[in-house]
Amino acid sequence: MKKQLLKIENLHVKINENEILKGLNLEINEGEIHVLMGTNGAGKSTLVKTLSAHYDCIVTEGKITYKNKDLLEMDVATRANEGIFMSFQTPVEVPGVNNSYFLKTAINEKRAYQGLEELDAMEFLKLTKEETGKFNIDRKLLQRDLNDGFSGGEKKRNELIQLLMLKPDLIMLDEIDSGLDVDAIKTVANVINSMLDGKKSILMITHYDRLLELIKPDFVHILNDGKIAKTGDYNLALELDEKGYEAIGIKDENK
Ligand SMILES: Nc1ncnc2c1ncn2[C@@H]1O[C@H](COP(=O)(O)OP(=O)(O)OP(=O)(O)O)[C@@H](O)[C@H]1O
Repeated sequence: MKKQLLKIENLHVKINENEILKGLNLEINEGEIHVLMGTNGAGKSTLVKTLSAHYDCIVTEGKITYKNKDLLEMDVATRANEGIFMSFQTPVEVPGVNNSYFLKTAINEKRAYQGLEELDAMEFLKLTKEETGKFNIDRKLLQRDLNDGFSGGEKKRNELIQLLMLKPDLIMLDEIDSGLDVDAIKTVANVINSMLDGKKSILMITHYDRLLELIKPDFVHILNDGKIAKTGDYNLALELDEKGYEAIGIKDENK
């Protein structure tokens, strides 16, 4: 039997006094790939931001269980140390903070949490070479400041480096495929597929089926009116791509 990683029950979330999530339920088992689709503004990012403890998102009702613990009791650092990773739609630029230093610190914080020894500079370098080398990802980004002046695609590649190095258990990707060239989409798919070890789970937001063709999701969910309105498999994404939201019974709230 599959082991549960995340269970969201009756989740209500407000941003700036507006209720965005209105009783959402979702369960993710270890090793599963879940895709979240939905019209613009439906609340997809709000869900993953809530799971990452983003300060904008205020939980007013509901329960979230992660690794059999109450996720809402965990602060942002604990969530990261417990293996929750989020790749943002638009990663923030942090001038003055060296990318390599940032990543090494994040890895060592997680290692300390797990009772492991810190990686020194040489070990960190060796690990970076190994991990990025598998996918031909340019390491020069590590020498620059975090996302500072990175192109859209470079920001996404940097998220992949973080993913490979941090090896999280719950990988949340918010439109990691948007704005990427075809080769970069393949790299994203290869990295995602390489992370799948039967235990790590993925919750990814996308508007297109291009990446889904390469990663074969287990479930595709459509978020509408603050809840999961429909769940299917990869074929649901194909149907959506072909027919649009209204034809599959989902009201576009932007219209
Ligand atoms: N900081 C904020 N202040 C005010 N409203 C916000 C804020 N963040 C999000 N919202 C609103 O919450 C709603 C849900 O936004 P969210 O980003 O979760 O949608 P989404 O489904 O990810 O959309 P998209 O597909 O366009 O990325 C939108 O109406 C948005 O305007």
